Amino acid sequence: MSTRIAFLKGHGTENDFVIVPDPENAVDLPPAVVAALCDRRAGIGGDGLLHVVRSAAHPEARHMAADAEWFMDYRNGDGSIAEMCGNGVRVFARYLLHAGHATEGDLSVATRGGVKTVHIAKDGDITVGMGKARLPEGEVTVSVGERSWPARNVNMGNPHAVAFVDDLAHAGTLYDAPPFSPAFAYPDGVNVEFVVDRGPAHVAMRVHERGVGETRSCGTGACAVAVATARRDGADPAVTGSPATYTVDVPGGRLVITERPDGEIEMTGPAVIVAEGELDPEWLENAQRR
Ligand SMILES: N[C@@H](CCC[C@H](N)C(=O)O)C(=O)O
Repeated sequence: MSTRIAFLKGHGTENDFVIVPDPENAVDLPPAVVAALCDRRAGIGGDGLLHVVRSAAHPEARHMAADAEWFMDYRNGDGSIAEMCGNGVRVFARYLLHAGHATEGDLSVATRGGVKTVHIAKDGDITVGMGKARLPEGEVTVSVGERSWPARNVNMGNPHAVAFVDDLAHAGTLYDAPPFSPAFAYPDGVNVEFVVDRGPAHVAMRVHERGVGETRSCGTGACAVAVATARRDGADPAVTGSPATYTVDVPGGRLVITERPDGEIEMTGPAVIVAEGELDPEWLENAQRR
């Protein structure tokens, strides 16, 4: 008899995920199966997949098991692996609460980007300690059609290129990844954010995500945008000695990001479980044969 595999669907500011609870790491999820699950027409549909595994049961997370019981094995919608997903970790925490694996308050989650502390508020938003940004040196130019902009490199565990533009429409359709130069700047690919000002300490962005395409939100991207905007505004907390808080509007909602003088970044936003069910075993077998 085929094993029944449970799934859930969730989102954080409309960055949506297929969630596969698999505490003992028994479900084989090669890239083709992840891509089939994330397919919006022939699968469940999602920008990415959150494989929920006990840290002790996953070779990439065993070393974090003493600090975090659960590992977020995050995959992009095309099946590729990424170091970190900021909206994903909030949805992951919401799932742990929903499944009775966590209670409101503080919770540690293991990710490929290290252990993250998540604060789950009663019926409210979820705050994640995202760690510190790295700002690799180097000039990068991002283009769309005839327009091009200098972009700031910000690494939030995963790579981002942040470009300030006059109008978000200038980013075009974003069906394809925006080209950048020099071509060797991001050997592992990059997430690209386009940013406009909305008011004091308030910006809006669009994003083209590595391994996905344009999404309605990107949590690590919003943090990268807040960090780049603080440097542009002369509000680098390490220099001013005061925290910098930015409201970042994304097409799917709003995230609030605070960077402290010690460089630690916190992101607050919503996380929602939409549905749950079971995968059809025949469908899964076909996806595994692809
Ligand atoms: N949507 C995510 C980022 C997911 C990973 C990204 N596509 C990458 O490949 O780095 C977020 O909310 O941070």
